Amino acid sequence: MERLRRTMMFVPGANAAMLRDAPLYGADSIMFDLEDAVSLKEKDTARMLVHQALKTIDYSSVETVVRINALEAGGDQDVEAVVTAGVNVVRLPKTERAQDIIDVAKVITAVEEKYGIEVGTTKMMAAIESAEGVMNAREIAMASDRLIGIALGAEDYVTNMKTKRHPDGQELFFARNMILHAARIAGIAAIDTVYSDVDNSEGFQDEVRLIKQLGFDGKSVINPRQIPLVNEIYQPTAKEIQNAKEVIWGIREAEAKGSGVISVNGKMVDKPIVERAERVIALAKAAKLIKEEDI
Ligand SMILES: CC(=O)SCCNC(=O)CCNC(=O)[C@H](O)C(C)(C)COP(=O)(O)OP(=O)(O)OC[C@H]1O[C@@H](n2cnc3c(N)ncnc32)[C@H](O)[C@@H]1OP(=O)(O)O
Ligand SMILES: O=C([O-])CC(=O)C(=O)O
Ligand SMILES: [Mg+2]
Repeated sequence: MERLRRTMMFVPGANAAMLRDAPLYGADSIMFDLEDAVSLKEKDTARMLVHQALKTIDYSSVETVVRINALEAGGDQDVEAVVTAGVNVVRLPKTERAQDIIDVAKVITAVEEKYGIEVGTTKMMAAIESAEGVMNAREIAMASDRLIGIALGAEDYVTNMKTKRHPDGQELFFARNMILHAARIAGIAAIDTVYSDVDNSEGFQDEVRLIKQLGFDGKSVINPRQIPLVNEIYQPTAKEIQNAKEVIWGIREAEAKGSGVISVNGKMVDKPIVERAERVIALAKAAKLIKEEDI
C-alpha cells in the first residue's frame, strides 16, 4: 500500500526544540529545513543539529525528510550529514532540470557506498519553484528511481513569475497541473506548496479543498495548527467509506467467481473505481474512521 503524505511539515533546522517536538503533532512527514528557513550564519549549526536529531530522537512514527541546500551551496555536506543519520528522504529545492536530481542522486550513492548503507535506501523529492522547473517537470519526475514525489514551491515560483499569491490561486493553476501530470506519469506523489498566512484558517482550508480536488496527495505545511485542517478535508465521508467498502467487497466476490466487472448500487465498477475505493479506505484508516481488520 502506497504511503499517505497528506501533510509534510517544515521544521527550521536550527531550532532544537522544534526538531524535538516535530513528530508529536501528527504530520505524515516532517521536513527539517537546511535551506531558506536557516540564515547563512546558522547553516553549519543547523546541519549538525539535524544530524544529531535524526540519530538520537525516535522519529519512527513519521517519515523524515530534509530539505538540503543546492550542491554548490553546501548541499553535498548536507547530504553526507543526513544520509549517515538515516533520513528517509532528501528534498532538493529549486529543481530546474533532471540533471539537478541526477547530480544529487550521485552524491547520495557515494555517501551510501562510503558508509556501507545499501545503495538506494535514501529516497528523494524534487521541489519545483520556477518557470524552468515547471516546464521540465516531467523529466524531473522521471530522473531517478529514488524519487518518491515532486512538490510545488509557490513562494519562489510567484517571485520568478513576477506576480504574488492570490486567494483564488489562479496564478498557480498551470504549475500545479504540470506538477500533478508529471507526478502521475512517474507514479510518484504530488505535494502542494505552503500557505504562509498561518492565522488565516479559512483561506488555508479553501486552498486545501482546491488542491484535493485537483488531485494532490497532500500539502507542505509550516505550522502544527495546519495539520488537523488538512486531515479533516482529506478525511472521507461516511457515505464515501460505505460505498468504497461495497465496491471492494463486490469486486472480491466477483473475482472469486472469475469476473472483473460488477455493479454496485446500480453503478458499473471496474479497475479504476476499485483503485479509488482503495484510496478512500486508506484515507479512512489513516483518519482512524475504520480499523485495519474492518476491510
Ligand atoms: C517559503 C518557505 O521556504 S517555507 C519553509 C520554511 N519555513 C519554515 O520552516 C517555517 C516553519 N514555521 C515556523 O517557524 C512557525 O510556525 C512560524 C514562525 C510560522 C509561526 O510561529 P509561532 O507563531 O511561534 O507558532 P505557534 O504559536 O503556532 O507555535 C505553537 C507551538 O508549535 C511549535 N511550532 C510552530 N511551528 C512549528 C514547526 N514548523 N515545526 C515544529 N514545531 C512548530 C512552536 O514551537 C510552539 O511550540 P510550544 O507551544 O512548545 O512553544
Ligand atoms: O516548497 C514550499 O512550499 C516552500 C518554498 O520553498 C516556496 O514556496 O518557495
Ligand atoms: Mg522556496
